[in-house]
Amino acid sequence: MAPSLHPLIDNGIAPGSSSFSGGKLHCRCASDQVEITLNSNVAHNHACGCSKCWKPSGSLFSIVGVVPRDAVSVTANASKLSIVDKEATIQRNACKDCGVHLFGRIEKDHPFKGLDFVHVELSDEKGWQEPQFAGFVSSIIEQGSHPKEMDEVRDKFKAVGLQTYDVLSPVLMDLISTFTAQKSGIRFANL
Ligand SMILES: N[C@@H](CCC(=O)N[C@@H](CS)C(=O)NCC(=O)O)C(=O)O
Ligand SMILES: [Zn+2]
Ligand SMILES: [Zn+2]
Repeated sequence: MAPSLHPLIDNGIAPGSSSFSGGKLHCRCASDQVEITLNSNVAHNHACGCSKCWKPSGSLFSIVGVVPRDAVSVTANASKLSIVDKEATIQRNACKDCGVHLFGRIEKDHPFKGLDFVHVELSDEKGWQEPQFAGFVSSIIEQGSHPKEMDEVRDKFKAVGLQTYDVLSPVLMDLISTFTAQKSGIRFANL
């Protein structure tokens, strides 16, 4: 059987709702779940093949999107949260008991500072923005996918309408480079 990319991708993508304005995420503990309340839909939702983003077991990709950090609050069992890697750019707050990542936050100077990274599959609500692209695709090789499987993986994303990139989408790469240029003193008119 072909490996699962992700349950939200494998059988085609269900569109989100433009009027949807947020909901709750829960970890996967049987009781005393960590609860996160999001007062916003996600943006730039995408499949990520990197080794650091949380993914459900059996899936090759994570689905991760961003929300303004002001729209994120921990509304139950905050004491179960722990940062996976304090040195990483994205400080991923995981449940100590079930291992699910509830939100990832950037504290250092970075183009995406102010945005938290979240996994909408941890919500029961419907309407979250659907995945827009697949990033860090080649990174799945670092976790054991065979290089010869990569055409099949990229073809599957294309079949459900998603472009694949080996880092991020052009829009996000441009944002990162614009930030870097501005830090080095370049000024752009009419951004
Ligand atoms: N090939 C590496 C890529 C890791 C990576 O750069 N991940 C991206 C996408 S989530 C990132 O922005 N990481 C920042 C971080 O993890 O803090 C891996 O798979 O571990
Ligand atoms: Zn948990
Ligand atoms: Zn990632």
